[in-house]
Amino acid sequence: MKMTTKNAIEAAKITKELKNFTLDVENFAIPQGFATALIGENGAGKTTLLNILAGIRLDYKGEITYFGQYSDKQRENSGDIKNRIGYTGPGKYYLPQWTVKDIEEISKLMFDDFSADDFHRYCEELAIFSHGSIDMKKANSSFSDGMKMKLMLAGVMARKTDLLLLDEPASPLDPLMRDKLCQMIGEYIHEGNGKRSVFFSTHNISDMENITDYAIIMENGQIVEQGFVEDLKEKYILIKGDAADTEAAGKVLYSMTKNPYGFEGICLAENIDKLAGLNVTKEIPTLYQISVAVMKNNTKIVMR
Ligand SMILES: Nc1ncnc2c1ncn2[C@@H]1O[C@H](COP(=O)(O)OP(=O)(O)OP(=O)(O)O)[C@@H](O)[C@H]1O
Repeated sequence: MKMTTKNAIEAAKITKELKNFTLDVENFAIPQGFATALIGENGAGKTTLLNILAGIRLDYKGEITYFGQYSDKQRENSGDIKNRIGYTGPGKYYLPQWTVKDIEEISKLMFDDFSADDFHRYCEELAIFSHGSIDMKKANSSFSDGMKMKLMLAGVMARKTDLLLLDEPASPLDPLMRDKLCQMIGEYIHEGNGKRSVFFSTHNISDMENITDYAIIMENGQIVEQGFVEDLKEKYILIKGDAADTEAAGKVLYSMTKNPYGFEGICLAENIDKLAGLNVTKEIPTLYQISVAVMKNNTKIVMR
């Protein structure tokens, strides 16, 4: 286990009742100085939780502490704390009619440390303008979904923050830009010298794995697994075996997928001895494989 004594966010007993859905999160923490991925199936509650943490949704019960000392109420009442937190999400954060120039001017007014130079640099880096020059009069509504996300990322990266809350940043991006996003998150954390943290939700687990330090997996409004990825990779072991051992292994494995040649599955490390005598190979799983196994074990959907 990595040693960390500080958390960017600590949350306790967060609940929110919605029509046909209840968010019910006991305790969790987002470690400071790391990139944390929020993973879970459609409707698990990732956006609801991120909106609560970002202060977009205020109608919930529970306690949230930011940077080890500030409550959510203090966050709402203090421009200084809000300035330290950046958010991007799928909602209409920038109004459609806002031009790039409007976004720059409004960001300058809203956030003390917004740098127009950095905004331009990130616009260039994220290839928002294909021919090298920035069209400041271009309206947000004329951008593609990927471009809108890149514009939001440029806006948030141009501020001096300590915590980024990013709801599905990779989803609308092409593979090249997902790679760029990972690089930007990695640099953001590295340049923060242990003080900056990123919390992002994603369905693109494989694309984001190389920058994910800590993972939180949600199902049906609850957190069902969390930990540093390196610890999860010791807790869960990838097992492959022949068809002849499928039935015996199936009684031990945490999750299993059959294929024409045999099976592949995840075994909890504490149960590995129970596979003794079977002809199986053991490998370190990817975060994607761990996440799918945990989601399969906790989903309410009937898997066939
Ligand atoms: N304003 C709302 N009113 C009623 N129900 C809502 C509202 N917003 C979200 N929900 C419900 O809450 C549940 C969780 O939604 P949420 O958007 O948090 O999930 P998610 O994990 O982000 O899903 P996805 O991966 O599909 O984006 C869903 O069942 C959704 O229908």
